[in-house]
Amino acid sequence: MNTKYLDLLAEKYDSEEKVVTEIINLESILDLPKGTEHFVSDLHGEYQAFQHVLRNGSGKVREKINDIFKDTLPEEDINDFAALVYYPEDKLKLIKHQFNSKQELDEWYAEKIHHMIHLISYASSKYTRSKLRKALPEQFVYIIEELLYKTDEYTNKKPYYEKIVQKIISLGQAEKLIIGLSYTTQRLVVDHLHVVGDIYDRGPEPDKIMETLINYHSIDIQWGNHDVLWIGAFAGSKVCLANIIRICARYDNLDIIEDAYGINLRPLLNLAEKYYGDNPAFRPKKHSDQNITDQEKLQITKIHQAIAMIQFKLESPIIKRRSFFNMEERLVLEKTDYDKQEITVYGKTYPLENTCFSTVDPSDPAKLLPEEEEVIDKLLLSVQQSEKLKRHMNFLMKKGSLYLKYNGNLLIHGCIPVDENGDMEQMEIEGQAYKGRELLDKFESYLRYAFAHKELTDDLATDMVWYLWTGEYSSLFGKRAMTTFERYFISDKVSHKEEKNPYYYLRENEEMCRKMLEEFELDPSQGHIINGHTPVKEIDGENPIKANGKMIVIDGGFSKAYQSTTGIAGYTLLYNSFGMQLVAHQHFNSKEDVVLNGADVLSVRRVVDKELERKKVRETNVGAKLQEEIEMLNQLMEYRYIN
Ligand SMILES: O=P(O)(O)OC[C@H]1O[C@](O)(COP(=O)(O)O)[C@@H](O)[C@@H]1O
Ligand SMILES: [Mn+2]
Repeated sequence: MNTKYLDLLAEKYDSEEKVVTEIINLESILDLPKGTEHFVSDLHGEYQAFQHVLRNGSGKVREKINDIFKDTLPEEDINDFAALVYYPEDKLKLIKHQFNSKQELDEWYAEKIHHMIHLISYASSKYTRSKLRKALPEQFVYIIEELLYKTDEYTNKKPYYEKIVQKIISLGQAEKLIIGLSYTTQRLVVDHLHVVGDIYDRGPEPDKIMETLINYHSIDIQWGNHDVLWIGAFAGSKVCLANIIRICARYDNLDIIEDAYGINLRPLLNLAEKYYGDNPAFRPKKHSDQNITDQEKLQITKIHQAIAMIQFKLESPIIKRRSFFNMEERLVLEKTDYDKQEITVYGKTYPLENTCFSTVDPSDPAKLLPEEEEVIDKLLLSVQQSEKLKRHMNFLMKKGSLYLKYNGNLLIHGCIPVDENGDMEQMEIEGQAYKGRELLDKFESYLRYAFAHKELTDDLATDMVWYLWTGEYSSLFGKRAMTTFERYFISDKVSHKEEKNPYYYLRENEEMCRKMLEEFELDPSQGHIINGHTPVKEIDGENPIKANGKMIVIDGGFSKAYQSTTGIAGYTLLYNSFGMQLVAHQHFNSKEDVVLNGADVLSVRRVVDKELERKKVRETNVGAKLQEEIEMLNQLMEYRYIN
């Protein structure tokens, strides 16, 4: 027994009574129903839509409101009340001016406070008082507890209750309290959030999503290929950096780089202005909600070409120095015939169009011009100096991992690379072969090393981060090759195809999923694999619940750019003590629409798994930790206080 540890523990629990109280407290938590886990993925910078899903707990807030008020309130009032709980500040601002007198407004405040207390009391029924206290707005803890507990006990406490509420209103605190209670409700409805990858790219506000996640009460992240690309850029990989800027240009999101993260794009713009003109293949993708002038469009088109060419050039030396990446086929600049303007890839020759090779020397095509080199070096410096990016990347590292085992399930953004027979694919790294879980662990250790050594830009670890973005056996990418070059310069769509790892069809098979769960030492009869990454095309009849419920794919397309292929606006998953439910979200219009019209996005639920018995905290990851704590406290009891 570690007596040193027990001595330390005894400082905190310095009496027999304290130890006993804590043991009883922890024991009682173990018997409570497990908290609700909320799974989201592929947020792709869509802050507004993500906010909505988070604020309504994928429909859970609405469900609780309905449970309580459906028989007493008309639907319109329920809509209004739900909107207030989701967006309290905005709703309050809007509603305040709709009353004829102060008295009317005060009555409205009193009613809403009453409803919210009722809602919180209901939503917190499966938590201990101490946990609820932590979720309450700090400045109102005492008052809310008074309202929650004392008034419940005796009916004749009604006047007391009303007096407190009146006092709050007359002291001008009603709005603050309503706002606080709304956020408490949101927090109570979801105990823990899992983000199964791809926070970054395509959408406009990944930085705001990161801020939200940083402030979230309980969270973990499984990195997506796009997140790893950003981590790579910050960790010193110039090719990752070129990629993130290229994608931002492509989606007209350079504001993220310049304004959100304060990275100076001027040197890149100067280079772009010098070498590039208009080019239809590089014009930014259209956004319905953004209007840009022709001049801005032209500027982005030029930047887009400049950074894409830098990217292609930077890929070449990595492919050459890491032959085990097995990416020779991606030496596209070398494979191009500059006279004929054609390329031969995977044994087929294609004509090239919309080319922009003015900085390419055909005798040494991957050589960066000194100006290009200077630009990418300056960009890297600027990226690594961005305080905000540093904070966001540190958070991704702290809360993130390549995969996660949580409450018996395996969470992973992309795949576990396998061959057509379902055997784990092997990859040889530095003379040693890795596969399955070991391969993923190896990848993660390289990524962490690269992040810890940002000054190294060409070492193996940094190159491996790029491999995670685009390599055949990357668990995040999971396709034979990324055909970015072909997508820009070849019109024949056959060349654009990115062949997927067999995992993506084998995962339909229950036996296969069981085997993979076993590979990760999880119980195949209990566990599920939860994936993001590949948009589920509900429109074509694809089912996100696969392999007899063992496999759940929750990439439904938060990303607006992908909604036309999926036919919905994203999936999320809820896992509470009663089981697992998949939620399919309809297109999210805007926060304004919800606040103004109470137009909540309808979500459709599908049961994935039903627990035979309500699952308790005792059976969860958290429960295991609590049991360890109880064990230590029992030891302390024996060591210090018994005899
Ligand atoms: O839709 P775009 O911008 O052309 O991006 C396509 C690229 O994105 C990828 O699908 C990777 O992104 P996802 O992880 O979101 O799928 C690549 O495989 C592909 O080359
Ligand atoms: Mn992805």
